[in-house]
Amino acid sequence: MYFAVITILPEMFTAVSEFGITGRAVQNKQVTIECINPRDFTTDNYRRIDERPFGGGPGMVMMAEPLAKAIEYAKSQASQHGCATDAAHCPVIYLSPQGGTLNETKVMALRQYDAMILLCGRYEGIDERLLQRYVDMEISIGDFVLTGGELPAMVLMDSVIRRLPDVMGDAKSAEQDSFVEGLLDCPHYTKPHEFEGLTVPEVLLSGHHANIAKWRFVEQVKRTKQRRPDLWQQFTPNAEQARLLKKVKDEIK
Ligand SMILES: COc1ccccc1CNc1ccc(C(N)=O)cn1
Repeated sequence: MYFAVITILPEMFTAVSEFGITGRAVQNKQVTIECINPRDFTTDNYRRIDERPFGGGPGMVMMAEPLAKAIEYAKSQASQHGCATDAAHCPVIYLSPQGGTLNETKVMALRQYDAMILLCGRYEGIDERLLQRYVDMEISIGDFVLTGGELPAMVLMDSVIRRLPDVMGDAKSAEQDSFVEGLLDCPHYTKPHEFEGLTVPEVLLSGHHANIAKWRFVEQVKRTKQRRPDLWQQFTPNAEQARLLKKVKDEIK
């Protein structure tokens, strides 16, 4: 997958492109991340990308023209990578508090694209006319305001990359088991057996895989009910899960 990131702080993106599972995906060429700085598309000597807002008020607004040129360049780069650059194949996504909130469903949907262009705002935001003309989708990572769209862009990239085929190996296959979607995760334990007087639930040491899967599912259900009743409300068990829920219904009260 090809990610073009429009940002005035490209150095930030080494956090995704050079470390961890996302860094390895870039190294393995499963993912390409190209940062494009709108300052490179300015024409004045000061390389201006922001100006005072019309109508007055605090702060600065990012100007439309340098961003428009940067987006056009990103589209030409995406097509160089063999990606179709219409909105259906390569959406321009603006990270902003005004967007629809990112969740696992949206992450799974984003995997369908060959490429995406992520637009990172700073200051008070971006000239509305740029958004009107160029932005296909506005996404928020939550109801809070940050100093820029770069961290949300990295959160989005991380969540999509980890879900690409062949990126997560065995961990992904573990995630594939049928109990995960829509429930919080179960507790995890590893060595040593005892930590500050605390031990490990016996079932996890039993080697009895069916009982271990059942225990994990019950823990996921209990946690989801306790911590996120809203998620529990939406949870629609599949046949296997419904069968198991019936069997354990007194355990999960
Ligand atoms: C004042 O900042 C802005 C104002 C308008 C747009 C973008 C920004 C950049 N900041 C962002 C971006 C995204 C999120 C999010 N919740 O996804 C939070 N903050």
